[in-house]
Amino acid sequence: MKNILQYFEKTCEQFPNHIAVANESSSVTFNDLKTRSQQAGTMIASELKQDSLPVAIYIDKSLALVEAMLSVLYSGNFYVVLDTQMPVERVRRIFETLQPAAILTDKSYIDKVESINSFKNDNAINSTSITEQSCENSQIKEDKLKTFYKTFYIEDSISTEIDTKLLGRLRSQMTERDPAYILYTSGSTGQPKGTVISHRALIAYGDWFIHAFDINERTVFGSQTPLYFSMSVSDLYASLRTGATYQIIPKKYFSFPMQLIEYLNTYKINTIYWVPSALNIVANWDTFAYIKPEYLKKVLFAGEVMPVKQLNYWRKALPDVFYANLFGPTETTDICSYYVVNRTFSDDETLPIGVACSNCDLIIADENGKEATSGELLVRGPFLADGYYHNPEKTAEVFVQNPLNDAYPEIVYRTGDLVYRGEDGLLRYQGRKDFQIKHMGYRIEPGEIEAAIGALPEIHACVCIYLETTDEILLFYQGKIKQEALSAAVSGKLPAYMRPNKFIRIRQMPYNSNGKVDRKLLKTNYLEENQL
Ligand SMILES: Nc1ncnc2c1ncn2[C@@H]1O[C@H](COP(=O)(O)OP(=O)(O)OP(=O)(O)O)[C@@H](O)[C@H]1O
Repeated sequence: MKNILQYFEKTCEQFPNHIAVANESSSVTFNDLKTRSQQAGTMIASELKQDSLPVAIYIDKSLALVEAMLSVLYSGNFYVVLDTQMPVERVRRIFETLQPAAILTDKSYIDKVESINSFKNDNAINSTSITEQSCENSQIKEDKLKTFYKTFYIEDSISTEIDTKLLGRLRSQMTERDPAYILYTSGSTGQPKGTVISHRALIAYGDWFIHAFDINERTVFGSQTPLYFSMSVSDLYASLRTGATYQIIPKKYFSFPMQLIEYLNTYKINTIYWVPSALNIVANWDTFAYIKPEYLKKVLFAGEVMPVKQLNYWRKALPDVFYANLFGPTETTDICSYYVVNRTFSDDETLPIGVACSNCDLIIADENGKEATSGELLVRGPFLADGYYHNPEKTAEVFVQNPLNDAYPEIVYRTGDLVYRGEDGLLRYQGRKDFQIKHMGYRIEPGEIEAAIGALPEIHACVCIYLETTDEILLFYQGKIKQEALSAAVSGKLPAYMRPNKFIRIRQMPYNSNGKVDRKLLKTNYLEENQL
């Protein structure tokens, strides 16, 4: 099969009445999801003159968002899900390179879409920008918007008749190399970059994920990650391909762990794939002393380091559950290596990131591009992205010829992540190349400092940040220990050159929109507060 819709339709044939996607208030069966997506797909395709173009989706995580994503694929185009909370300025920067053929949204975002649209015509229309006009009537607003980025409202498709002939023709033109979607990552430099994922990559990746974790029609996912984050691809598409249910967990529950576990029980959730920060909240509140998830069988996590202390809490409370640490960047669709936790680790050990996913080759290269047991991780295989959209320079920097093979052309992705292969053959993550610290003449990985300090019983979470300007190591931490006591405790655990220069106690770690600890924000806030 050459496109992801074929897999989805096969599921619809097998499990037409199974719940495909659900949230607290509603649910949709596979059959209805297909019908609705085809209706919206017809609406889009009959108005766009050309296909295989990017369509930006501006809808909150919901049943309608899944329907919108599929509808763009049905229309022969590829989608870009945007964070609706993203500042308009950032959307502007994304649209500069994306040049979407249309925006697909819902009517609650008419005003926001209007302000996004206003900048498109900043130069073209000088005096009559639509934001300056008073549009009392939303119908007038909608009509005016059509003169800017073409704007579709998902609700409008409800009465659309499916044009089977049109959709069939678009499907027959699709190839597996066509993009399915573009995913914008934050970009460590702050400049968003749009990772292009083809149908082929999405299919190859899903083949591995579904098989590795035995996902089937009895699986009920409790989904945490936003749909503009690469991790969401795993549980969403695994559901759409197998007949599993994709149960959306409202974001608010991740601040109330007891209610979160209650939610898992109410919807009989048996599989979760979350960022470690979300699992840590449950552990740090000692939630399992009060309530336990009754149906949970699989706990998968990725996106950042999972501290072993918190993992041990989960394993002790729920010893029969299957745990796996998944590792990878957006550029490999989601994951390129994984480790099934099959033994006990002590609190100050680091969890391996394991072995390569099937179909995928992992190479470790040293600074001279020679194969090594420790160095930068390079990835090769069919899950690789097709580079960054309209950004050939950035693409050429990291999608490079395999340095270990100059015999024939072969692209590898340079992850920028540092790893080493232990004697047990398993990979271990050492941190990002760009986070590495050079301090007092030593090369230090902040992750090592975090692992040592995070293992102390009083620490709930900690993040180590380096300030180049003052050559200082800062340790932000959340926990029941005063700075002086922590500083004394650390002296016995770390050599002098690795000891943080400052300990900064905070009430709550900040999280980014994906739910990971927000390191960038910690650093910028500190610099601002201290006027550095
Ligand atoms: N299991 C894991 N353990 C440790 N780190 C992980 C794990 N999984 C992912 N990571 C880290 O997350 C990175 C991938 O993150 P992602 O592709 O979501 O982009 P980001 O880092 O959030 O944003 P950006 O690349 O734009 O700065 C990996 O390169 C790695 O550094």
